[in-house]
Amino acid sequence: MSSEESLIFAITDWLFVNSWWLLLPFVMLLVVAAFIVAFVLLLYMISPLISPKPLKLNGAHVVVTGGSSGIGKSIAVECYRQGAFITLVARDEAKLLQAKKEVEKFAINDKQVVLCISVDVASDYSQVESVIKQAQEKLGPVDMLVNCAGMSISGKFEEVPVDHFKKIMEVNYLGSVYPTRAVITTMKERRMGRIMFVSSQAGQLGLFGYTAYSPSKFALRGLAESLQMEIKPYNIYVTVAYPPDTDTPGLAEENKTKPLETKLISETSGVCQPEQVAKIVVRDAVQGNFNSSVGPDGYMLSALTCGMSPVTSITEGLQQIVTMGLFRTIALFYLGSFDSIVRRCMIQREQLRAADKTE
Ligand SMILES: NC(=O)C1=CN([C@@H]2O[C@H](COP(=O)(O)OP(=O)(O)OC[C@H]3O[C@@H](n4cnc5c(N)ncnc54)[C@H](OP(=O)(O)O)[C@@H]3O)[C@@H](O)[C@H]2O)C=CC1
Ligand SMILES: CCCCCCCCCCCCCCCC(=O)[C@@H](N)CO
Repeated sequence: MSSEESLIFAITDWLFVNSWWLLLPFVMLLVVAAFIVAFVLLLYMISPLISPKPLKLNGAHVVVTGGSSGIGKSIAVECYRQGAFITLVARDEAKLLQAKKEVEKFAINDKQVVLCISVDVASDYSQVESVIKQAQEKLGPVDMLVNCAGMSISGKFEEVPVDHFKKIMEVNYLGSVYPTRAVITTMKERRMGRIMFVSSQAGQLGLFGYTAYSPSKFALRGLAESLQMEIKPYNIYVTVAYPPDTDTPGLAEENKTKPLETKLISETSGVCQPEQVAKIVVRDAVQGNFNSSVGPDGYMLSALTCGMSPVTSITEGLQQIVTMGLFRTIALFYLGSFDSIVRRCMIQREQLRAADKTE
């Protein structure tokens, strides 16, 4: 060791023993740098969480497909009572006129208009495009589109008529693609808008009896996630609503042929009123929330199945992070109880069949 080297060691030794505080500025510099790095990372994390500006419904043009009945009609009423202009879209003209009268009762000013358009949202794109154009000419560009037209068929996989699989996909999936496709260009030009897809809790988990219905509702989620990533820079926000069983003419129709298993499993989540569902989903769409769930089971299901879906607020993101493991634990109990419902129903049927034979 040269004499200079030993001198340096001697100095650093002395520093450590007697004046370690001389290193303090370096330590502090390191801490500050670490803080800056953490801050930048945090900014990255919360940048997708910055909430959009709420849409003003007063004076806005809202198009509701499936607006002549059930959830769609209640959504139309909810928007109308906040001052919106409404276009109701469905096939049956008599039902449309009846719904128009009901919605008009909730006017808050005398300028408001309810327009009715009869079209099949699923059969032909050019028809859907032309009726949307007509509606825009009469009531101005669409500020919010609610894709609520839909149908449900339940039954065991092998008992659902094969052509129903195609029909339900056409109405529930393509019937949401077409109206969305017809409004999106104008929304992008205006750099504003809201698009709602009405999925279902059966679009978050697969259930006995819903082999035709569930996939059509899952499909909406894939469409919504992809579309949201494309149109967020244009200030357009997508909402996917996941209602539980809701007391509507559609549900009454579905219940006529619903397997016992499906009934028992769906009862877990209870039955909602359409007005209650409408309030929640309209509020979420106005706020630009990607996810809209109804009721405590709905809340748990949404946190549990959030996957890579966009987040719209810091609290939502934090809640998902904190609750996922707990909800998965609860979900295992639910799944166990669903399996036992299915098994019990099967045993019961076999016993009935055996009893029939012996008679
Ligand atoms: N009720 C429930 O338990 C739940 C329902 N949902 C979903 O909510 C939506 C509404 O359900 P709900 O209110 O019960 O249904 P309803 O049967 O009460 O109403 C359905 C509406 O959609 C319209 N519609 C159906 N098919 C078409 C079509 N091809 N073209 C245009 N309009 C159509 C109907 O009018 P018309 O027949 O005259 O065309 C009607 O206005 C559906 O997508 C459903 O899957 C989700 C979760 C739970
Ligand atoms: C933590 C985990 C919680 C799990 C909760 C599970 C609850 C399952 C209930 C599913 C109900 C499905 C209703 C479908 C309604 C529908 O879309 C049709 N009626 C349309 O007509």
